[in-house]
Amino acid sequence: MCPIVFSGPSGAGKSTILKRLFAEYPDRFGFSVSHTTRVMRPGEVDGKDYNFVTRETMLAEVAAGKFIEHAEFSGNLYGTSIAAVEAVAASGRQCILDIDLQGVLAVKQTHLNARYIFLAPPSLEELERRLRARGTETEESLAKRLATAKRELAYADEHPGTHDRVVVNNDLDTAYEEVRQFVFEEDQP
Ligand SMILES: Nc1ncnc2c1ncn2[C@@H]1O[C@H](COP(=O)(O)OP(=O)(O)OP(=O)(O)O)[C@@H](O)[C@H]1O
Repeated sequence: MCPIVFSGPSGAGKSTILKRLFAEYPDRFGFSVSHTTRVMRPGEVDGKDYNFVTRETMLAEVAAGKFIEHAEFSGNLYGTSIAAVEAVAASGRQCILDIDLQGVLAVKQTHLNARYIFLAPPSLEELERRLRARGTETEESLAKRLATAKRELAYADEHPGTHDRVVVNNDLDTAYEEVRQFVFEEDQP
């Protein structure tokens, strides 16, 4: 089962749809385990919650091209390795990567044979309305997300080959059905 790369602007409804999909098919999907250089917290399990590594190891592996993406948050490195994505398939589950456009382009540079689906909002106005209604954003983070959304939607328009499928999340039930179909398509003869 090839990995599914699920992208789309913040607020398009990715989490909402994935939550439904995982609830309907609890054993089919898996997320890759990320790497981090931060210290392990009580109760966390190495290799399960995160792959805990030293900064030296992680930087060496990033330099060796072993990571799809990595970023620094409050002094610690976080990232998704190619091996972590492959491990999900090896465990018999389909890996779903919920990543941004940078991540999508990075996955395309790897040998991972992924399928790409993009979730778009019906309009930027509706996206703003949903993000406001979600109540998770400050004016500043809202403006940032909307600006990024504009860029990501423009990119998808200008590079139609980037995603194998584009689903517009207008009516949630319809969008969910379209995503579900895409995910299961490769199973069909
Ligand atoms: N079809 C829809 N109609 C109306 N509201 C929706 C629809 N789909 C999702 N929403 C609502 O829009 C908001 C944003 O959805 P969600 O949090 O799933 O987006 P997301 O793409 O995962 O965003 P992020 O990348 O920021 O996590 C949520 O409050 C959700 O309930």
